[in-house]
Amino acid sequence: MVAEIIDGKAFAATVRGHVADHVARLKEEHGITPGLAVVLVGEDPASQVYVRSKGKQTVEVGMNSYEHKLSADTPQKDLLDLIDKLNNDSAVHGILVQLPLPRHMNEDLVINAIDPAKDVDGFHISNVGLLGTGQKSMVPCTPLGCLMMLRDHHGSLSGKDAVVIGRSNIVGKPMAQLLLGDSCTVTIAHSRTKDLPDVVRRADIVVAAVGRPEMVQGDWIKEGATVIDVGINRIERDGKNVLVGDVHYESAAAVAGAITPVPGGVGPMTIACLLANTLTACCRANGLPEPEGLTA
Ligand SMILES: Nc1nc2c(c(=O)[nH]1)N[C@@H](CN(C=O)c1ccc(C(=O)N[C@@H](CCC(=O)O)C(=O)O)cc1)CN2
Repeated sequence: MVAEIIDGKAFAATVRGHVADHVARLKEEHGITPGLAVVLVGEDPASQVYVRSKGKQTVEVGMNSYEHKLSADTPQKDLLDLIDKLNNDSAVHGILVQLPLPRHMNEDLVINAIDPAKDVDGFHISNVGLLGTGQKSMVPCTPLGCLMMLRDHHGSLSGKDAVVIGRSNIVGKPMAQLLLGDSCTVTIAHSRTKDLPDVVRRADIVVAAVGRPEMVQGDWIKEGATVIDVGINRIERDGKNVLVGDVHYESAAAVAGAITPVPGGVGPMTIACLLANTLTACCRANGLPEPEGLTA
């Protein structure tokens, strides 16, 4: 079997197209322009690239982008003051604090200072609780992107056996909640799971978000399963820096029914879903109907 490649780059372009169409209508019919504020603390090179990309794509879909760059030694109080200002700025519908934060900052405290209605990352404890209880919430971008690709590929996910490898608050746990919401039978596995290959072998859907380069091997995958690789790991191979996922792509693609590549799979969907969430937050703030197909 040769797996179908789920092209996240192309899918993300389609999502951005839907967002741009909706934004144009919002402007024309209501005179409203959604605004996204992105806060970067420090000079982490990967974070700088992601933040630049977020700003560029925000403008490309017709939204306003507000970038705030703070030095790595910024006191936490200053960041909290900025978040308070953005919470009270009616031109800002979405707020995102790029992670990771410098070590002297308390990530939970900072995230929970964001107005939950503007929390386009879906990391605020209120949104976590709403998602966990099946209520309307802001949904974390990476899991939302995975869900969109799975729904597009399968249609209904009802009754499928899904294994999520990884239990992080930003990917593993919300991913499991979303799959449960679509009536999958969900197992959350992790680095300490006993007989992990056997657990993965039972799954119709495998979401790998464990942060270990190429850990999931082809012989762990059930024939025809769908494999979503969330990992973004930079490793050195043959003297070159390369990007690999949490799945050993070649061996998995030989047995899977469908698979996301790295790069070009889940990554681009993360930013597309951030734009979708900002649009959703703007519609909710203005009491307008939410865009269809862009939320969970
Ligand atoms: N506040 C947040 N911080 C972080 C998040 C997040 O969702 N919210 N996620 C990651 C980083 N991230 C977005 O912020 C992100 C990661 C990767 C990609 C992406 O498109 N990756 C490309 C490869 C890019 C490369 O060469 O490095 C791909 O997979 O094709 C987009 C966004 C951590 N922080």
